[in-house]
Amino acid sequence: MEKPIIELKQITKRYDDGFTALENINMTIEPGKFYSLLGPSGSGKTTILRIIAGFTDASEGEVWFEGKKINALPANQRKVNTVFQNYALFPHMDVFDNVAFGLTLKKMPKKEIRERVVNALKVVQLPGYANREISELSGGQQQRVAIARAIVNEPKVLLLDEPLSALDMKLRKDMQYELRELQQRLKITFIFVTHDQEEALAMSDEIFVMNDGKVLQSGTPVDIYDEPINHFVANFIGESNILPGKMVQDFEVQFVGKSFECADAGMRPNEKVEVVLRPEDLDITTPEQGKLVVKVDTQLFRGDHFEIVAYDDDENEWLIHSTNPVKDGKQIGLTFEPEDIHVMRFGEKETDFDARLEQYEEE
Ligand SMILES: Nc1ncnc2c1ncn2[C@@H]1O[C@H](COP(=O)(O)OP(=O)(O)OP(=O)(O)O)[C@@H](O)[C@H]1O
Repeated sequence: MEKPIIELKQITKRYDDGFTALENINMTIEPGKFYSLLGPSGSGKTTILRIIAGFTDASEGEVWFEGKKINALPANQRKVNTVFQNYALFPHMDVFDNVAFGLTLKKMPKKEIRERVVNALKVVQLPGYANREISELSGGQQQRVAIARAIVNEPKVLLLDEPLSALDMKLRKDMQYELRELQQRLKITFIFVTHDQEEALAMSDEIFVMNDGKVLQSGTPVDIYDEPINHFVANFIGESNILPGKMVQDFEVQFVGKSFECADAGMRPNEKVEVVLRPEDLDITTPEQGKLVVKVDTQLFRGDHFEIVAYDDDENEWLIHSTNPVKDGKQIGLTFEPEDIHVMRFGEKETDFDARLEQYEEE
């Protein structure tokens, strides 16, 4: 592991009205990586950015930057810059003055300011826009000006608070590529706040999934998608079939009244669990060949696949993705591989989960 650039150690934030917005947050941020804070509205994502930027103090805990504790360091002396959701551009200034603003405040020589601004506008692919008024720019262009204004200061860390939320779907997708590409080119650490799971999965090296002021799980997009730690993460990070079950013994789990081979081990015999099966991991076959039999209720065409809703005999709802349509009302069989079954403990904490994985890997 690289030396961390930022560490949050046991951060708790209580606002003046007594509301606890963050509880015991630990985060390790390595240089040059793209991190996302993913969670529903109110989960505390913005509060974390504000604490890192120095706009808000933590009630408890420590903020470290490059091996030094910086709780007391004022915002303007931290080597981080923030891009806000509404861009916070100055409408009465042109693009050049907006991007130059921070450098002008620092009283940098004019020539150097000009060089840096021109370069930053090149980086965000807006060369030649220096003299445009902000009101003459599209949403995506304004977004890029906001990013240029942040990177012109050459920060080591860029904090981005839902910077794409005001854009329409097409532009948003384009900007996702651009931002990711920009981050890889500049090798700045990005901490990106979003409540959009697809966006977080597509862009990040690592994701922190948050709810109610806590980090529920952290890891690479693939880790989190494939091994969600609990019901909330499984649901939030993509569409899932989540069923109650029982771990019969190592590598054998029971749900919907049947036993299945699975890839999980290390739990108590007969321990109650929840089982996740992703819609795209379910294959359709004949009822005779299926591990399960369900009856198709409805389906929607989603462009590159059909989303099928079906029910088993116990009235459990099943979501299935298929490249081929099936007839409504038809009985179909479902198959899946042992490793497609993701077993979660009830109320599991990340540390327990890590311990279980380690134990499993040692075996
Ligand atoms: N100044 C404040 N005083 C009291 N409570 C606050 C204050 N600022 C934020 N909160 C509360 O703290 C919680 C976390 O807010 P925060 O803005 O960090 O969430 P978020 O995950 O970024 O949400 P969103 O996606 O809606 O921006 C919310 O319940 C919010 O109402």
